[in-house]
Amino acid sequence: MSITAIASSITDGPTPAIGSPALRVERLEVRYGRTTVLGGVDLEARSGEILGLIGETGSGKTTLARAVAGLAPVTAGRITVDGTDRTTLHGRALRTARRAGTVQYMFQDPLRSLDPDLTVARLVGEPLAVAGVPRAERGPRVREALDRVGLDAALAARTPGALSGGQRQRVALARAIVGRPRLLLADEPVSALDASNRNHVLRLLDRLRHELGLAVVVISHDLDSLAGIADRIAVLYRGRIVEQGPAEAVLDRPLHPYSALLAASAPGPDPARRAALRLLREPAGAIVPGGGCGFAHRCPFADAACVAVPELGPATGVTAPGPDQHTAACHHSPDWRARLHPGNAVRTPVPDTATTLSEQPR
Ligand SMILES: Nc1ncnc2c1ncn2[C@@H]1O[C@H](COP(=O)(O)OP(=O)(O)OP(=O)(O)O)[C@@H](O)[C@H]1O
Repeated sequence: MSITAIASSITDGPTPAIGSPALRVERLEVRYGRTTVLGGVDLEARSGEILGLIGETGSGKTTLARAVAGLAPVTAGRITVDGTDRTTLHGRALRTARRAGTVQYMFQDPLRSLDPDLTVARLVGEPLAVAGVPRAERGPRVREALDRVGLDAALAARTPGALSGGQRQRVALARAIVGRPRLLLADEPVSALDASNRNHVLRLLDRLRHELGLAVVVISHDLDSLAGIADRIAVLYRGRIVEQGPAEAVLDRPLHPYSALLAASAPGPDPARRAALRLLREPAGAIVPGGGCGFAHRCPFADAACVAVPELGPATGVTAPGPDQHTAACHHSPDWRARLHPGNAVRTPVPDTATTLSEQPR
């Protein structure tokens, strides 16, 4: 895509076709000094889709979003947004792409990310000003964005300090969508909100992705927030995607023991989930020597096979390849579930030389 095309896409580009690829991340690596934070991530998000990215604290979720938004250094791999390889952009082309606002990153904490001295009107209109949208056009666009997120135009004159937490989050959302981005990265968008505001913001994201043909990546450390709205879920563990697939499949039939642990921790009466939780709460499994599977030290199914780093793949080999495929990076994804039944929990010992996983992405 040319610089002019990138720049013009902010204001009046057509709504992208639902299902068209908006983001493709290939073998993405991010390292800080000797610490590997992301160790070869593959991910895809499509227009009109909500992709849930889940993982515990420190797994690399924010770093992944920041790398996609051009805010974290990419050590290796490729990030393609709307057909443009962002990792090859430099200088003027990079600045133009940033100004165009094709990718919007919504920070975790709206209070900290919104300038406290600016009015809501200025805050929401800022991305348009940066993109060079004429002043006369900005007012109507700002009002439209506020309307889309359900904020009264009367709030436009207030500063963030005079808004509730839910209103601030909606201002952040209005600011993110005012330039008609292709991709919205929402980092823990509801973690600071009470239940009613949480539902409101999640419903808004759900509506906006349809209305604007927006690809949305919702980052969360809790499955509950993702369960109702994500079409697909990707599970990040220690800088690697360990499972991804349709949300229902990942939640109800997880292929990776770590995803099962996450699903089991979510409230619900499902006895299979409770069984998984009981087993996975057992003392950690064997620590495999050297590199290998990053989850092995916590996994009751870890054995000598887990010394090799597992690649993402389908459990049974029956699903068709493609972004909707349900895949996991676990040597035991075909068989660990059978061991959940009491009496079947066989653990094969690993060699005595077990050490920590120091070679793993941290
Ligand atoms: N600029 C940086 N320099 C060095 N290390 C960093 C930097 N940014 C992040 N890290 C490290 O990368 C790891 C992943 O951090 P990241 O914020 O991406 O995790 P996260 O999954 O988003 O966690 P949380 O849910 O707590 O926000 C952490 O160990 C963090 O300390």
